[in-house]
Amino acid sequence: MFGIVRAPSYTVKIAISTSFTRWKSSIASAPTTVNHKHDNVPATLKQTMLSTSSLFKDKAYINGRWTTSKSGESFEVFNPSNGTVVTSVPRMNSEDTKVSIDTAYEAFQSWKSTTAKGKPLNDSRAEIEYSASFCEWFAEEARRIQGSIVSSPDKNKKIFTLKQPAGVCGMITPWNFPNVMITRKACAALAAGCTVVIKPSEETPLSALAMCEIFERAGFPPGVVNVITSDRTHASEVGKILCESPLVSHISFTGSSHVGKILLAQSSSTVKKCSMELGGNAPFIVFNSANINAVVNGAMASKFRNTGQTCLCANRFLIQEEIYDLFIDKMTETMKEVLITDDGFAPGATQGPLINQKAVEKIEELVQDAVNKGAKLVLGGKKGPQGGNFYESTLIKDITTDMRVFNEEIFGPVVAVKKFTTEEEAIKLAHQTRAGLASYVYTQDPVQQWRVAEELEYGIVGINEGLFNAAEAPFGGYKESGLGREGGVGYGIDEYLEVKYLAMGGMR
Ligand SMILES: NC(=O)c1ccc[n+]([C@@H]2O[C@H](COP(=O)([O-])OP(=O)(O)OC[C@H]3O[C@@H](n4cnc5c(N)ncnc54)[C@H](O)[C@@H]3O)[C@@H](O)[C@H]2O)c1
Ligand SMILES: N[C@@H](CC=O)C(=O)O
Repeated sequence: MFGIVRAPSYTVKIAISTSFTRWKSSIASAPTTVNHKHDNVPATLKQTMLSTSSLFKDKAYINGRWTTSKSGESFEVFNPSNGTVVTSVPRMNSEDTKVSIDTAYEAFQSWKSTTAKGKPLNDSRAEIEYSASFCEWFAEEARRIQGSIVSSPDKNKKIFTLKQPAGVCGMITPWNFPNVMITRKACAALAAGCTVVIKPSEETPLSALAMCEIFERAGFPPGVVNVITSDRTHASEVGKILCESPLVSHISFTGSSHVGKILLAQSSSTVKKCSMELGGNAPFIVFNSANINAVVNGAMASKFRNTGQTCLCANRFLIQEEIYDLFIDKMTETMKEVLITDDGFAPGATQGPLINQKAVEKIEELVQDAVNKGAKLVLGGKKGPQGGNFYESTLIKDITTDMRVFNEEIFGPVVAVKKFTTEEEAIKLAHQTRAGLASYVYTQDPVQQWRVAEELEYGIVGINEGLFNAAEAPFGGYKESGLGREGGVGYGIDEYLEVKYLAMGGMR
């Protein structure tokens, strides 16, 4: 088989690479003093994170312009640590969304035939580093978009395939990883030759707007990247327009399964391709033979990433009976020793606040429900002394399958533990959910590792490993955890490409 490859040019790769090298160095450096070129940054942010205040934006970004909403309305963005208002951004509605789609559609007509080649990025930190890794990955993937020539069953005919950009892509993203949830989608789509209209979470619009500034500086043409900001009330209106517009070819969503289902239903009217990265309910299965130190390290890394507010977070700790008490003792001890809950900018803090009061209330309800139904509280179990949206790192044991902590995505710093006896029972418990995103297995028996990993109906299985994020690996879930894959060799970029079959006759 021969490959048909998009012709090389430096444009796409250089634009993406340059933008994110600059972006990383400007955001990730977290200096304590700030040089305010444009002094639009509120006092609450001044001593915190931005080394480049021009990344601080309080307007949406459409067609290469910083834009207010047509209605002139705006909504406030809050600091979850203390509830103070950071700034206000435009409250956009269906009218603004339509303008943005038209813009992206017009830009698509030239962007789709821009060709690809360039050089890699290498370093940075935490989420920015992770975000940048997708830019690097997809910029490279752009050079590997290949069609094919396939052996034909008929000598008179030739079979060719081409991969072509899908078109305008609507993207709706959550707050918990406000940068990477965008780059994982948008960089794939841009590298494929698509244009994008992004609606970030109302909790974190500023990260998305900062990225627009970087895209603009890197030279992306107007209309190729657009961000519309809207509050929760208008999110459904904006989402509906994106899903139903015939100019939008693809909907890519990361967020709750509940909202994902709404968007899938809305997209059916135009039979749109959808990529869905939805909620999880990850089982963390520990067998008797497991190395307890590795288990606790993995459990801490998985459960307490982003204060438990990660779709991959271990949700149900299923521990085999012989190692059950040891796990609870070691886990409790480690949680007391290493977790420091404080404002995200406080030195040494490992755990921050939950995103909002509603999230705190939900965690309180889940823990109360478990305790009411007979679970035992070992550690934590109430709001943090810091006030605001803080909740204590918590461990509850002896949970049962009728409890909400077993059936719902906790999305907070609560370790919920259940004992099991046999491997069969553990797998059955793991499958008592419609979610199928991440799962974890700890055992030193290599045959059991394979057997259980193959059996689990989950898109990702961590085997003696609690962290597995990488742009190089395909990310996504089974069942109600989603559709499609982000990242990985071919998978992530293919989401944004159409395959065209060229049938050539009269070839003899
Ligand atoms: N699978 C993954 O890769 C992944 C990654 C991160 C987060 N998540 C999931 O996201 C959830 C947490 O994020 P969240 O609270 O922001 O999720 P959410 O579903 O409440 O909101 C996500 C986005 O959808 C928008 N939205 C809400 N209602 C809408 C509607 N009716 N129409 C259109 N848009 C609408 C929101 O404004 C936000 O931008 C968790 O369930 C988590 O597991 C999944
Ligand atoms: N933690 C996930 C995102 C889900 O919340 C990731 O690392 O990609």
